[in-house]
Amino acid sequence: MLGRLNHVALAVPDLAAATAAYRDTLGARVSAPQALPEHGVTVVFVDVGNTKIELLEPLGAGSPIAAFLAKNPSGGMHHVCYEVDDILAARDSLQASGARVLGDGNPKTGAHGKPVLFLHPKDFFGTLVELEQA
Ligand SMILES: C[C@@H](C(=O)O)C(=O)SCCNC(=O)CCNC(=O)[C@H](O)C(C)(C)COP(=O)(O)OP(=O)(O)OC[C@H]1O[C@@H](n2cnc3c(N)ncnc32)[C@H](O)[C@@H]1OP(=O)(O)O
Ligand SMILES: [Co+2]
Repeated sequence: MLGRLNHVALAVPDLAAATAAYRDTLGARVSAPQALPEHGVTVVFVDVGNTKIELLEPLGAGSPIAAFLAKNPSGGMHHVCYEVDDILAARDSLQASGARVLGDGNPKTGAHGKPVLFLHPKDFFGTLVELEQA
């Protein structure tokens, strides 16, 4: 079921500062910021060649990363995103195994325009898992 690592996401309190640090201090190629109101975040992607780093800043009231940043005020690793060939088949098989799919169980369109789902961190050893249709 599990395919390639699509990205590792870091929640950050200040997206502009984090983007500048990756671009100017680390010398990485960074995307323009993209506001994703449906996900409650603004994202910047850092291209590191073999995968991507997704920088996440809260957007709007009730952002799903707000509580995480309250607990980790300087930021931290928020989730890993793996590709799957068939996201609905993956969801059904995971739910049958007892894993909790977050939200209403229906994929949303993610930052790359493809369907995504999230799995509860307590079911995967303390790491929030995102699945993205390949
Ligand atoms: C655009 C898209 C894309 O790439 O395409 C994205 O990535 S959007 C990225 C943003 N979207 C999402 O994250 C959507 C899915 N996430 C969610 O629904 C939420 O963030 C939850 C994962 C349910 C957590 O929500 P919230 O922090 O409000 O709940 P909570 O405080 O009750 O947390 C429940 C327990 O999980 C832990 N917990 C919370 N977030 C965690 C994380 N990211 N990694 C590891 N553990 C985490 C808390 O510390 C707590 O543990 P203790 O009980 O031990 O204290
Ligand atoms: Co993500």
